[in-house]
Amino acid sequence: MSDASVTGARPATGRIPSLEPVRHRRARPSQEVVMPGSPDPAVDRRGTGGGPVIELRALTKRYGSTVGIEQLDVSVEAGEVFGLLGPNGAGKTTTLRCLVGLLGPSDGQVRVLGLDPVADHGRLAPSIGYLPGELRLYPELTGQQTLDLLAALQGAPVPRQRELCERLKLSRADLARPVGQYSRGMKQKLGLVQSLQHRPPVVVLDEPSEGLDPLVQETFYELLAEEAAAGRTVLLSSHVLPEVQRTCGRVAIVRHGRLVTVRSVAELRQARARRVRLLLDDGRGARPLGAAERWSPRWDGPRVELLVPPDEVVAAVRSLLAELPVADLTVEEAGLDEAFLDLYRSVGAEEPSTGGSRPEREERP
Ligand SMILES: Nc1ncnc2c1ncn2[C@@H]1O[C@H](COP(=O)(O)OP(=O)(O)OP(=O)(O)O)[C@@H](O)[C@H]1O
Repeated sequence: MSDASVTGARPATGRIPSLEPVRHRRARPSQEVVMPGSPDPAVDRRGTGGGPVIELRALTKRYGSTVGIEQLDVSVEAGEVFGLLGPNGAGKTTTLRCLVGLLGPSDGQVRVLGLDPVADHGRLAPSIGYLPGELRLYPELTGQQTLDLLAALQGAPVPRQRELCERLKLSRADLARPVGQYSRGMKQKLGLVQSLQHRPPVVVLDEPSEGLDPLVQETFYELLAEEAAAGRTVLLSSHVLPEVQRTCGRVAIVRHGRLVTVRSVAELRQARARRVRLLLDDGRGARPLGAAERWSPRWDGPRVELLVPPDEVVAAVRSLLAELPVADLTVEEAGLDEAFLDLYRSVGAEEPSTGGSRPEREERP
């Protein structure tokens, strides 16, 4: 949110509230403003059929000599929950900011519901819900005042405000308190409510489950599934792999600003490795395994564990049984986390979290 948009006497409609520190030149909203509650025919047409809801073509954003993202091609269809993954500094937040028109591309093209998020910012605002990674709320406003202010900026009615507050456990008493007194999780819940309260067809969420307790996380996952079932489109960034596995149909992995791969979670499930565990009975323990060394054996006394690709597992078990004094053997599918981690490792990236949340981000005054 630009300071002008909240401190001005009259909040302008047709703005995507950024709720975050202004670090970059803010995109200039177009002059065309959608009045509260009036559906935009162009937006509706793209939102209910036709082309991709989100389209990035050779999208490039540079900050001086620093690459934010480079030549990114991603296309997301209506009803998808799409995950953007990648190590710190990969370009996820930059991509999301370009999507909601807070940053203009240095090169390439962004289309959301067929519109340009910078040039058509005002027209798109009622159709986009955005939760930034770095929430900045105005401490003196109550939760309710914050939601109402953001609704005014979105320029759309908020038919889901009450329902979402109830489901995400923000009580009336909570909403009556100044947000300066909110815990981190409460602020995040408020951020989620504002991103969904106007039932936008496109929802862009930057690390949405940060700070949420497990019960509220469950509710959030249910909300995501409902969004997709209703044909709305969600693009989220996350470092929490179980969350991505649970909520996303497809994921894009980015590194150093470049797209590494786009995979469906189902495809990753199929491709996941088999974990082969052997117990040897000759008392010798660890030893070189010749060709089987390529499956990264992990020794623990007389036990060894290998991660074998699914199409090699039968041959692997045969040769291991032929060459080693095996007393016991089990084969099971490795977790999906490992499939994700393999993708990260294959591009030489640092590892993301396989559980909990990442270290707290800076929140600026
Ligand atoms: N305002 C800025 N000025 C200069 N460089 C920037 C700016 N914002 C981001 N960058 C750089 O752009 C690259 C991508 O940053 P971005 O915040 O998009 O990554 P990210 O994938 O969201 O990272 P994280 O997971 O740590 O949040 C990084 O090298 C970062 O340093």
